[in-house]
Amino acid sequence: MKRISILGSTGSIGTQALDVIEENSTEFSVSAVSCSKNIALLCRQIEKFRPQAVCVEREEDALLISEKYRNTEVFYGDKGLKEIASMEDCDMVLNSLMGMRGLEPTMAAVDAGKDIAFANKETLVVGGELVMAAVKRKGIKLLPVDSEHSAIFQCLQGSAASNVKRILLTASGGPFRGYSAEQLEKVTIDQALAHPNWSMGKKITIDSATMMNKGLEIIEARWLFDIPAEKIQIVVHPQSILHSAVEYRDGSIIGQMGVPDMRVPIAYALSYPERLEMGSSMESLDLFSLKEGMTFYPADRDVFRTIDLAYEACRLGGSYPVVLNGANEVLVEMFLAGRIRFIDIQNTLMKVMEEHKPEYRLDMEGILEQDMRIREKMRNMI
Ligand SMILES: NC(=O)C1=CN([C@@H]2O[C@H](COP(=O)(O)OP(=O)(O)OC[C@H]3O[C@@H](n4cnc5c(N)ncnc54)[C@H](OP(=O)(O)O)[C@@H]3O)[C@@H](O)[C@H]2O)C=CC1
Ligand SMILES: CC(=O)[C@@H](O)[C@H](O)COP(=O)(O)O
Ligand SMILES: [Mn+2]
Repeated sequence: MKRISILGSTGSIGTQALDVIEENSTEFSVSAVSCSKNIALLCRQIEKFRPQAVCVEREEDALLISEKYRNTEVFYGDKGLKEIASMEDCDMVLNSLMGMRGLEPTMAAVDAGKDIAFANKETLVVGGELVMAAVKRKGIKLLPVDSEHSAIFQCLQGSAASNVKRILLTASGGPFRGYSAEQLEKVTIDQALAHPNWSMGKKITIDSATMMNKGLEIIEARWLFDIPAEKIQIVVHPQSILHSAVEYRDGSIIGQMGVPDMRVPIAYALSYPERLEMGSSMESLDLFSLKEGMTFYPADRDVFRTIDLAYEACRLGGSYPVVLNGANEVLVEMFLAGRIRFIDIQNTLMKVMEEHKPEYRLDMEGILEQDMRIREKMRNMI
């Protein structure tokens, strides 16, 4: 039985992972669950899955949980996340945290020799070089959960990297596909949160609307598959049925398709190289029901400027991706709090990238320092 420790078990990915685990309870057990502030849901998860350890963000919540569940080890804060990422009674860590806060626990898991099912793209954006070097050194598996990266990983099975011509990274285009820059000036929070195909946490949903999600995914793919960003092409595919594809040097394109349901890539990462029986709860893709067919377009990079920013950050390296990500995390938070307009996200990101004085060869401390500085700058700027 594989023992899984889940960082961010109360979120969109975390809860869907627990659904997969519950359906396959002979294959998996839960070593640890964790959340930020959704204590009510965390308590229900503790009662159902009986983990050995839990982690919450605040000390006061940790005290409450310790009193309620006396046989459970309770941790809190960033240190606590590292504890449950490296605990002995665990074979695999699912990192479904939101944001670059996942970087340190990822490194803790790698250092402890744990395989990782990996959803937390911001971590690879800021620390891809560091994480992938450690993954290689320790010989652990870092298995992508992000739907496009799971698709690419599946398409690459059995092929040498030297055979790859390019990666076709699909994007739904988000709720504002086809909008002009003027139209983006007037969109509301509710409109931005209405993703056409996926139900996800708020931060990634806004990233999909600005297309920064695709930008982050370019950098994520660059590190996961050790491929230069120039060989990654964004393909807008509004139906989200083809989850991405790999073009080989002989002209073959191999893609991965399925209904847009995150339980599929989650299950693959948890069970790799096997496949789980998903049973009747998993809808089959009925190709005859695709009324609008499957369509493909280039991304509108004049309107969605985040895409070029991500290519540029990836090309320049050093602190650029850290700053792009940190600024974006703060800006999305501010947009969701009603403090800035939607268009201000990309406008501010362009300014931040232009003004940035880069540093190179960052270690963990350097990354955290750059992240802290940009967050401070953003808060002063707005
Ligand atoms: N949702 C999706 O379908 C997809 C998500 N991803 C990526 O997966 C990651 C998770 O996304 P998603 O599940 O949507 O996000 P959610 O916001 O739904 O969940 C985030 C999880 O992290 C916890 N968390 C947030 N902040 C902290 C903190 N400071 N300390 C400890 N725990 C914290 C949350 O706890 P609490 O509930 O208490 O706030 C929650 O459990 C992101 O990197 C996203 O880009 C990738 C592809 C698809
Ligand atoms: C489900 C998933 O992997 C998301 O990252 C999804 O891709 C978001 O949709 P967009 O393609 O609109 O960014
Ligand atoms: Mn994705």
